[in-house]
Amino acid sequence: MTIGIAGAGAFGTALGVALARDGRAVQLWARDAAAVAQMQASRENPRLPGVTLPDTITLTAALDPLFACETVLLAIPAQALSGFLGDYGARLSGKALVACCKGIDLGRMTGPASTIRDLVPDAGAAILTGPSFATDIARGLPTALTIACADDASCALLQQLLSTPTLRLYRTTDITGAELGGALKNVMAIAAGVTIGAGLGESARAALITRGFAEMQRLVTQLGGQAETLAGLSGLGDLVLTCTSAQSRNYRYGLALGAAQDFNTTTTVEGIATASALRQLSLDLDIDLPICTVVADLTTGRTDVKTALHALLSRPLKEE
Ligand SMILES: NC(=O)C1=CN([C@@H]2O[C@H](COP(=O)(O)OP(=O)(O)OC[C@H]3O[C@@H](n4cnc5c(N)ncnc54)[C@H](O)[C@@H]3O)[C@@H](O)[C@H]2O)C=CC1
Ligand SMILES: O=C(CO)COP(=O)(O)O
Repeated sequence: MTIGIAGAGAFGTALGVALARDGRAVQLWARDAAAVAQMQASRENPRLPGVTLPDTITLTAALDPLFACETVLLAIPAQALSGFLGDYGARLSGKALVACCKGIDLGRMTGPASTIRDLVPDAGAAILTGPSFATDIARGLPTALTIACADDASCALLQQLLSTPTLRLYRTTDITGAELGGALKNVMAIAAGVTIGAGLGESARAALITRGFAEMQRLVTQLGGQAETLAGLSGLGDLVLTCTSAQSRNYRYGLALGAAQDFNTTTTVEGIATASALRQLSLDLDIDLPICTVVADLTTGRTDVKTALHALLSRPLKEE
């Protein structure tokens, strides 16, 4: 069975490399025909320098080969997912569709798997999420991720299909917990980066991560997700990784923001749009999300770093 992957960015390509190395046939689709031709010729993706694409990955800019696959991984940014599904949902019906992105859609206010469920109701919606840098996966370093799907039997099939000796998948039926954990940790990573970039120190970052986790738990449980999911790979695992590693684009963006330095705006930084979505959710649902709100205010220029940090540090003292 050939596995389809839509999106030949860093993550889609890394997943393709891991699966192909373990014997799966992979159809990797990118919208840019010139980029596909370049990757075909060099057998390398510029976003993953030094990683050779195995022969069992077929690159394509044509949609028909992608739609011929029964299982399709959607590795395009979270804010682009609903547009893609809006355009091609009819061709994807009945398939297993695995969101491989992290965020909350600003227009729909849904996480990636929920967006799939809403826009392609007769597909099997799942999400693959958890702590894993694309370069680590592509280099064959050990990684463990969460696969979430409402139906446990379908989830178990995906778990088998997408696990390799170095890419271990754990499964859950708690889509809400898994998709919100992945979305929220990026916002917390921006905040952690700001904390370090502004020179507040590692103790302050540890406090930020811990209070960020409390904020994540508050939202997830109010939206029907499980605290246990959040304590796993898709929540705590990814929060720790992304808030402490300069490999993370969200963290690096926060570092630059905190230090008042420029940042390459073409980089995929999912936490920016997601912070704004969470700020809106906080108002709509009357849930206290102070860190997400401050990050949204910072990234949209409503506030500056000094005022934002003061706002967080001057909140009323309360029980932990
Ligand atoms: N890079 C990493 O280490 C990891 C990334 N992820 C997630 O994977 C998702 C994708 O990130 P990356 O691959 O790293 O980003 P990337 O910036 O390397 O690649 C994004 C790809 O999506 C394509 N794309 C953008 N809009 C599109 C559209 N409307 N239709 C079709 N293709 C479109 C771009 O051309 C690009 O090839 C994000 O949600 C990210 O959070 C998850 C785990 C690890
Ligand atoms: O999600 C990731 C690691 O699990 C990648 O994080 P960034 O998108 O911040 O680089």
